[in-house]
Amino acid sequence: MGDKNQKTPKNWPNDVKFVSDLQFSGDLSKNLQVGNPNCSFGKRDIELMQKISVSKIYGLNSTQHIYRNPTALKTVRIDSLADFPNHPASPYYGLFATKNLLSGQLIIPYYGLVTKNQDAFEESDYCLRLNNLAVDANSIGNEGRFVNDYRGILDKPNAEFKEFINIDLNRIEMGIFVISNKSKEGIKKKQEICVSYGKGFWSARSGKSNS
Ligand SMILES: C[S@@+](CC[C@H](N)C(=O)[O-])C[C@H]1O[C@@H](n2cnc3c(N)ncnc32)[C@H](O)[C@@H]1O
Repeated sequence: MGDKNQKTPKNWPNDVKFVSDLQFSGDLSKNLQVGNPNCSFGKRDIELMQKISVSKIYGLNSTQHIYRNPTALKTVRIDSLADFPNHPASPYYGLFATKNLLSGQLIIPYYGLVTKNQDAFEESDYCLRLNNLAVDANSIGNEGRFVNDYRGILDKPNAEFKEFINIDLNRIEMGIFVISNKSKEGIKKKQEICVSYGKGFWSARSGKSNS
C-alpha cells in the first residue's frame, strides 16, 4: 500500500501503511515538541528522558532520508507465528531481534497516528498513551506495532515502552527499549522481543491472553 518507492519490511501487511515517522492528526506535532508552550510533558519529565538520535539507530547520517523514505530497521524483523501453534499470538506475527541487543538500548521508536487521547480509537490493539495524546499503529505504523506481550511467551518481559527525546527533531517519542536490569543480559539474536502491555490491556479484552 502507499508510495511505490517505499521499502516495507518483510511480512508487512498490505492493509497497513508503513511509515518511518510519527503522523499527526491536525497540528498536534507541537504537543510533542520540546520547548513548545503546548508541549504535553512537563520540564521535569523531559529532563529525565534519554536523548537519542533516531537516524543513528537506522545507521544513517542524514535525518532527512529516514523521514522522507520509510526504511526497514536492520535490528529487528517481523516473523510469522503460523508454524508455532502453541505460541499465544499464533497464527499472527511477532517482533524478533536480528542481532544481539544491549541492555537499555533503544530497539525501535513506536510510530503511528498521534491523536488527542479522547479521539483515540478505543478498540485499537496498537494504541499507546503519551500523556494527553495517543499514538495508534492500527492502520499506520512501523515494525514496533508487532511487539507482543510477554505473557505465555517469556517468563518476564525483555523490553519496555518508554518515552525519549529524538534529538534529530527535538521531539518526544515513544520507544521500545531493551529492559535494563541488574543482570544486564540484553536480548539475544533470534529471540522474540516482548514487552508487558499491562494488566489493564488484558482485563479490557478478557479471553485474548491465556495468563
Ligand atoms: C500490538 S499487537 C501485536 C502484534 C500482533 N501479534 C500482530 O501480528 O499484529 C497486539 C495483539 O497481539 C496479540 N498478542 C500480543 N501478545 C500476546 C500474548 N502474549 N498472548 C496472546 N495474544 C497476544 C493480541 O491479539 C493483541 O491484541
